[in-house]
Amino acid sequence: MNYQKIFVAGHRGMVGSALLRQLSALNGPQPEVLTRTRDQLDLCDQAAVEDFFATEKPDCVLFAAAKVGGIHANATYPAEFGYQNTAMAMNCIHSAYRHATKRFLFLGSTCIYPRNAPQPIPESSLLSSPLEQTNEAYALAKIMGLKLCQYYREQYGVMFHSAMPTNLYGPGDNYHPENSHVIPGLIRRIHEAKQSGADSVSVWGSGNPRREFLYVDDLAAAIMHLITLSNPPHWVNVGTGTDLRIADLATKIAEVVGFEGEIHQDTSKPDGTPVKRTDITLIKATGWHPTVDLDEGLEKTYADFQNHYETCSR
Ligand SMILES: NC(=O)C1=CN([C@@H]2O[C@H](COP(=O)(O)OP(=O)(O)OC[C@H]3O[C@@H](n4cnc5c(N)ncnc54)[C@H](OP(=O)(O)O)[C@@H]3O)[C@@H](O)[C@H]2O)C=CC1
Ligand SMILES: C[C@H]1O[C@H](OP(=O)(O)OP(=O)(O)OC[C@H]2O[C@@H](n3cnc4c(=O)[nH]c(N)nc43)[C@H](O)[C@@H]2O)[C@@H](O)[C@@H](O)C1=O
Repeated sequence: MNYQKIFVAGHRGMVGSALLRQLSALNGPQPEVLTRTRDQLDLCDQAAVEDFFATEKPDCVLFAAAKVGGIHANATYPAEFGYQNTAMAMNCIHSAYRHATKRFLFLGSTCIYPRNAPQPIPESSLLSSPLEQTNEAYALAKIMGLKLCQYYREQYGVMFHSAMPTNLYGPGDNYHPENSHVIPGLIRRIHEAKQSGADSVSVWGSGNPRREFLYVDDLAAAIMHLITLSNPPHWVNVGTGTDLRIADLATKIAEVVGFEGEIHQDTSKPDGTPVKRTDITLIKATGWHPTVDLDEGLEKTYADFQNHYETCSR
């Protein structure tokens, strides 16, 4: 590892804590790992961020802080998703540039791609047609972040670049009943249905949308790999390249949880993007590939959920 001082922004989140696991398992000289909670350093506060970078001068930033949520949260709070994600990205990228950070890895999301992007989605489809409405604010903030990294790299020669993960899941996820993503949302709802002896459980939407899911430790390994590349792509998809219907995901989760009741679709809830499967040709060509399949990942995730049931919603 060529870095002396790595700032993991968002270290208490699902991705940030997976990055800490990767960093603590490194062989050889250990870099100093800087962390700050939101209470210690609000990344939306430009002056505080500038002061932090001026004082600490991290040579590498892994940017896993964001306002994050599933389809309901994104559609309900677009002002917060747009403002906070834009502010955090702008403040950190600019201060990193000002204080000579050598490497900045920005995390976006595959929701940056158009709603009707070609499948599997190539990186080149960015900005080729309109976005999905349910997460437009978040997607626009993420697009500005990845583009700003590109602009600083092209104009000033700094090594700022981005990764676009598909939908993630794993230990440390947010299991809030409404604001979470589909895997933690369904794990919780189906677990509680089993516990209460309910004979049915609801799944949002028509069940027809297709999604791709990456286990968070695979993403963390991809990030550690990307920051070793001397000429990484400006942005690169990180996923598995395989997807499934939400209705089939719900059946899988019910099997993992051991719920034998009926599963019905609540069509009053939105479907969002009909399909978003990533083309992972580019990242595979650099030498990374996913290692945890969905069945194994769901088993591990459900075990983690059961261990943290009291404290797993934010
Ligand atoms: N989860 C997913 O399915 C996907 C996530 N991503 C991206 O991956 C990254 C990490 O996501 P994930 O780990 O799931 O998110 P989490 O919600 O688990 O974690 C987000 C982290 O960001 C921190 N944070 C939020 N706002 C601020 C702020 N104003 N100042 C300082 N810190 C802040 C939180 O800090 P604190 O703990 O102190 O509150 C938290 O640790 C994000 O960029 C997200 O967009 C991309 C694709 C899919
Ligand atoms: C990662 C990505 O995540 C968000 O986009 P999304 O892919 O639509 O995320 P989602 O996980 O919330 O939903 C996936 C699908 O699943 C269905 N669904 C069924 N039942 C539940 C349920 O119980 N909870 C949720 N959340 N969805 C459910 C839901 O109706 C939808 O059809 C972005 O806003 C943005 O944050 C982003 O980048």
